[in-house]
Amino acid sequence: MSGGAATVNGATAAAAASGGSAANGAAPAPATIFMEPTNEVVVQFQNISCWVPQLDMGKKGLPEPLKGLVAPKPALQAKADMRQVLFNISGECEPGTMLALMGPSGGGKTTLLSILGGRAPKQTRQEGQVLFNGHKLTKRIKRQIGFVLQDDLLYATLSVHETLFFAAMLRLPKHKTKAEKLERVDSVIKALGLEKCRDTIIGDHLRRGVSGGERKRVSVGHELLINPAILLLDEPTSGLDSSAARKLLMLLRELASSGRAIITTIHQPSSFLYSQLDTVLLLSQGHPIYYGKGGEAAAWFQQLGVPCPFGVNIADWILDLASGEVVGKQKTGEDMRLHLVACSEQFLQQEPAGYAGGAVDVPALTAGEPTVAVVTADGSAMGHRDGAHGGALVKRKGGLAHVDIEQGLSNGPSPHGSKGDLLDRSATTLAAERAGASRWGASYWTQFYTLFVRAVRVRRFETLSQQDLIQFIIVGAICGMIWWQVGQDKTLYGAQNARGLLFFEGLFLAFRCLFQSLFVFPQEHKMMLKERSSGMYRLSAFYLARTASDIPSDLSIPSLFIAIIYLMGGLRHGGYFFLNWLTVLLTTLVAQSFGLLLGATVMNAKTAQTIAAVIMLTFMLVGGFYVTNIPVWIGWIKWLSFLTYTFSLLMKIEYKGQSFWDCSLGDDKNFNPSDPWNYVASGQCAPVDDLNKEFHTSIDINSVPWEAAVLIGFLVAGRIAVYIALRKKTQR
Ligand SMILES: Nc1ncnc2c1ncn2[C@@H]1O[C@H](COP(=O)(O)OP(=O)(O)OP(=O)(O)O)[C@@H](O)[C@H]1O
Repeated sequence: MSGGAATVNGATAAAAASGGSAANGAAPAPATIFMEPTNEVVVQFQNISCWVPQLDMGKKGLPEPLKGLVAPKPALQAKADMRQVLFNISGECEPGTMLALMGPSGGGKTTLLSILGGRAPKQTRQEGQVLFNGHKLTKRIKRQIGFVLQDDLLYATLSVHETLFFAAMLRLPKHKTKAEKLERVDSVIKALGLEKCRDTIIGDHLRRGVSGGERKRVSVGHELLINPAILLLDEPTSGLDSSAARKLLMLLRELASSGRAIITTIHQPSSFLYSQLDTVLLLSQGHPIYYGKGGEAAAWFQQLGVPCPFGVNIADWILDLASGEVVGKQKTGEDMRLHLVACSEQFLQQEPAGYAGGAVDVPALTAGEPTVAVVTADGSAMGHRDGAHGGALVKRKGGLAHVDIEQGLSNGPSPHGSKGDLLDRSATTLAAERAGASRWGASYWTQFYTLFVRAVRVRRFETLSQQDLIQFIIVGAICGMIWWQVGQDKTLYGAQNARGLLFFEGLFLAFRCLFQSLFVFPQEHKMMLKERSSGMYRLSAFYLARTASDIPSDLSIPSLFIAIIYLMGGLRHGGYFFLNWLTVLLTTLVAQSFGLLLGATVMNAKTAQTIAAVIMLTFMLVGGFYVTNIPVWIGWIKWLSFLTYTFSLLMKIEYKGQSFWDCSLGDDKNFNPSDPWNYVASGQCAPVDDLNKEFHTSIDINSVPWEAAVLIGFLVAGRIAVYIALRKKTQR
């Protein structure tokens, strides 16, 4: 089936996409990617049913005032308790054709599309099978599927070229050189007519970028880079004006004509858009009510007694029928809708091979007066059969192209060969691919490097770093003034004061880092899911690149803060500064691991913040500065607090081997550390024998600094835990 695109060649489609006009006589740009050979894949789906979770408010036993506070969450439910949203849907899409999933909002189009693309959400349950040239979906086949989501998930701060370039670097095979990948990006930009906005950022509500139509074309281009055999699109025309929608459909039409199987959901197509569709699967509340050529829908519904009124767009009419908005003389719209569902279900029951079967007696409506459909309690309906008109329509001549998956092609020949041929040919291709192709496009190093550069570029407009810098300088200066040269005061009083500075130094940076890192993965979650579903990169490469890209700012600004308070606070001179610096930076990395872990575990920044506040306040209290005698039964918590080890280590660095004087009996303000014995002799001061005792702490300041090993252990374990959490959250 070549579809309605016969009049549109690659050049005109490119011109249409670019807004140019072959019709105007301008020389169209050569759109090579449209003509590219691709694997030809027959997509078949049979008896697809799907159940989604009901919302379990999970708050039955709560006191009344608390009920509103508990967010509803999908419960883990048995299938019987779930809501069925798709009912035995079958169909197929051959290479070179475009199948449109139509239906009113909530009809199940997106759900069906995501099942076809192997991207159904984890919490849903499905039955039935989806086959690609007779094979079940594998990761390698999945890499040949381009999936364009309804919401274009693109980085707002990257330009069109950068977006496609990074995708090309990750998705194209490693044997291709960078120059070849760049060439590919350029040809996609050209073919999609994106030259004008090549260097414009994608944009978002804060920063203006490309137009909606251009944005959608970038999303399509993102998938075209890999020359997909199958292209799935969810509402590609939503939010576009009629001209942009028309250009996009022409583009898809052309992509199909070079052998791709294109399946798209579409909400309310104009009559022109509708005419571009080869096959239409119309869903009504998860039930198929029409499956066949777009052009034959009018005849089908006419036979069922609901002809499309003169002058009404057939697409609007069938949507009204599917929504239950067409009312009969004595029947409600819902009765009418149920009748159409019943006709379709009964028909498929009699002829499981679909509408391509022979004469089938369809329960029909008499003209102008719908027959009542008998609806059973579970929503399935059996049409009342008067048989007056039924047989005629369904003596198909191959128009309604449902085919039997087991028996091969039964309808008109495809320009790309018979379906039997395709199944054989493509089975061989896919087998060869299985043997030869790598699961990943780029090598590990390329993945890491590309993701690293991308992560840096994505945040290039962030002013946060500047604000951070100012904040750290101001807080550092305030601390410096409050604790001015406290480290040089060798009295017990000075040592006590410096302890406060040491604790605050670790605490402030740990708090900052932890709270900042909570947002990293929740913000990236959707993008990760999308990109991982396309097999763009290894999770570990993403994880390492994303965290590594933060390191320069995570370490440089805190280093400045440490330097300010160290110098102003007059802490111990010499190489001790570096030990202090290393300890605090290690602490910030540990805190960051905690933050990343929390964020990755709950994938909700708000919830993560609440949990983090409780954890950090607890860690702070038991960290060794505020409370030294914690009741035994709760004392173990201090060993979980990384601040305990940081504080202990900082104290060792600052105090180990230093002499201090207890001048509490005399005038310690005038104590001169360079001549302490003078004060001792005058009875105003006494040497401190055991600083540990004075601090009332269990920390032995003179012992080896084993805490460093614990902090490193926390860091390593934390990073591994983050990876595991991420893996769990991005699994499908
Ligand atoms: N993960 C889910 N959890 C709960 N309900 C779901 C889930 N996924 C889909 N549903 C429900 O399934 C039904 C079909 O949803 P779907 O998104 O497939 O409809 P649609 O036809 O694509 O609608 P629209 O045109 O508005 O995008 C809806 O009632 C929706 O609420």
